[in-house]
Amino acid sequence: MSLTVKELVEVAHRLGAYGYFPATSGNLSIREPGDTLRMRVSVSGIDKARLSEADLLFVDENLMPYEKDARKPSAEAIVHVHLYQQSDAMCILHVHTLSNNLIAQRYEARGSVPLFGNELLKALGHWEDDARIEVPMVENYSDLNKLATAVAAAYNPEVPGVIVKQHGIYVVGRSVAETLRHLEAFEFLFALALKRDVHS
Ligand SMILES: CSC[C@@H](O)[C@@H](O)C(=O)COP(=O)(O)O
Ligand SMILES: [Zn+2]
Repeated sequence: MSLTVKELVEVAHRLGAYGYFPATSGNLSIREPGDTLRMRVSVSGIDKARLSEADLLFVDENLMPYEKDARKPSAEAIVHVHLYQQSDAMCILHVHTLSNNLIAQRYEARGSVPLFGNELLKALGHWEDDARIEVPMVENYSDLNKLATAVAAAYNPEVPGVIVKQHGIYVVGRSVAETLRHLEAFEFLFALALKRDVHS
């Protein structure tokens, strides 16, 4: 098993232990190095908390398998393709959590989620004093081509994630470790903001 594939499988188990993959939701991928867009993406419909290397299918940018496998890649693999085309990401993690759903609801009218006032903004690449970012949000289109286009259009290179309302978050990074760090920081900051709002 290559190092990155092993890392991605370990990350899936770790996120599963946090309860970030309820009801078989979520998906994960890594991009193969090189100019041609090829990725390893999770099989559709399985419990990602129990992901194995064999559950990461080889697909190209047209979602055609380039290694024979009868199983279907993630229904949302098209979102991964568009995000890879729009960014320098090498890994994408998608999770449905209570915090990312609740924070999307809280800031529905604003259209983005403000994050500020915490050290963990540094884990998202923001080391400036008084760092403040807006996490973009898009509608949860059932047409997955439309969803993929909206997620890629909303992506801001300064903010490594896009929230889908009533659904979850897509998080990008240039390595598996960086993407995990981004995801954990987002989820911490969402939980903090929700508690802060309740008590303020
Ligand atoms: C099982 S409900 C969640 C799905 O509709 C989808 O949003 C999801 O995240 C998982 O889809 P999948 O095809 O398994 O990658
Ligand atoms: Zn999803």
